[in-house]
Amino acid sequence: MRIVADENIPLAEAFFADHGELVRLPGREMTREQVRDADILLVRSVTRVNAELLTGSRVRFVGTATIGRDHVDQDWLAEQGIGFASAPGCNADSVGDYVISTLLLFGEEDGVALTDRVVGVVGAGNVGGRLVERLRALGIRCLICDPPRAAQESSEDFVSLEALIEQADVVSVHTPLIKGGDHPTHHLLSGSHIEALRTDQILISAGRGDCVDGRALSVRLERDPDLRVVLDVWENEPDIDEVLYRRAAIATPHIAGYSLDGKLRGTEMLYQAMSRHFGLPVRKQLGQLKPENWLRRIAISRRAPPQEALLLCTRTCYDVRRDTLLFERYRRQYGMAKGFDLMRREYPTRREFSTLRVELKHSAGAVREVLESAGFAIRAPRK
Ligand SMILES: NC(=O)C1=CN([C@@H]2O[C@H](COP(=O)(O)OP(=O)(O)OC[C@H]3O[C@@H](n4cnc5c(N)ncnc54)[C@H](O)[C@@H]3O)[C@@H](O)[C@H]2O)C=CC1
Ligand SMILES: O=C(O)C(=O)[C@H](O)COP(=O)(O)O
Repeated sequence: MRIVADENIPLAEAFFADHGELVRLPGREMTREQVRDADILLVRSVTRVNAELLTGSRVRFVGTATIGRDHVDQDWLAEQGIGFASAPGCNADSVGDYVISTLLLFGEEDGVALTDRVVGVVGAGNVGGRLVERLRALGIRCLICDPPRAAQESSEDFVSLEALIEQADVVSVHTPLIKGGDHPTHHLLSGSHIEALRTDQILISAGRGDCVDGRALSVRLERDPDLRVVLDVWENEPDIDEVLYRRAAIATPHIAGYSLDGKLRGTEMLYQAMSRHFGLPVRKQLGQLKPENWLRRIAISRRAPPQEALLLCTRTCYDVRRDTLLFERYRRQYGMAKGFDLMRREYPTRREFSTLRVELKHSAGAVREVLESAGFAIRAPRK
């Protein structure tokens, strides 16, 4: 078989090369000619997979190593009898790490404890739902806006988007891009929602850029530069609006989910789905192939105040400021569109919180509770 894979899918050779010739290509420029002779196509979010790309090709299976599927015309694939798989949840916790790092950063800047801010999560699926679990475990009050879930679960846990904006201190958007149906998300955060934000609120957007009206946001920020927005996803990536970029408090090039762990999980999920599709045995497992952790463990004293311990472990694993500074360096050196994609391609190795083993000399206590809630792995003596 011939397998065409995006160059940013790690370990694709290790998982797939046994099944045929593997060709690596830059995803954003993949052409019809390049994929015509492929049997399997493995992409990321930057490749539009549709009739235009695949008509007349040999492709029988398409996999996207991402959670998002808005770049794939799934109806067309189904009509053509082409198998399809995505990687649900693969990097959900990495996005959570990004948000927690951001909350800690603003907490430190403002001298506000994490638990003193109410966090509103818009879209509570794998990413938002898991984030809410971690934040609640940390003692943070969370509000959830997720109308599709609210319709099914008849729980009082859900609020409207308007109520969430009114009551939350942080509005964190994690919806997929959905253009039709009962709950479309294109410009879900519309001009009027953006106007309703208070200056002391924080807006985080890490779902898809088109879920937030970028033009309205830029206009609001011009008038109200103290409003803090954290943008990981943008309209028109990679050639994003430079004015909005400058007005954002934190700007990153769609890397919230870019931990090595999240990416590798995505590759493994595609390998499993491809094996199922072609009736092949699943011989490989990520555990056998995963690269070593550079930073394996950290020891925390029992006297460390829990919030200090949390800050220390979070910074050790991931600091969102690094990515905002790095993005600015890439932008200056290469220009916006090229810098955006180059930083993603050369992204430094980042590991999920769960890979850092925190050694405690005591089995219980507030430090343990806080670190476990945030998602770190704890090693402590048995009680
Ligand atoms: N910035 C990044 O690096 C990453 C971004 N993503 C994006 O995050 C999105 C969400 O990921 P998951 O949570 O894993 O997806 P999911 O499919 O598990 O959950 C999506 C949730 O959004 C809800 N939803 C749908 N329409 C809504 C609406 N109109 N208002 C509020 N909620 C609505 C759904 O009911 C569902 O609970 C992905 O589709 C992807 O676009 C995912 C991973 C990394
Ligand atoms: O999983 C998703 O959905 C994402 O947004 C990815 O983390 C983004 O990665 P790329 O596919 O854009 O490399």
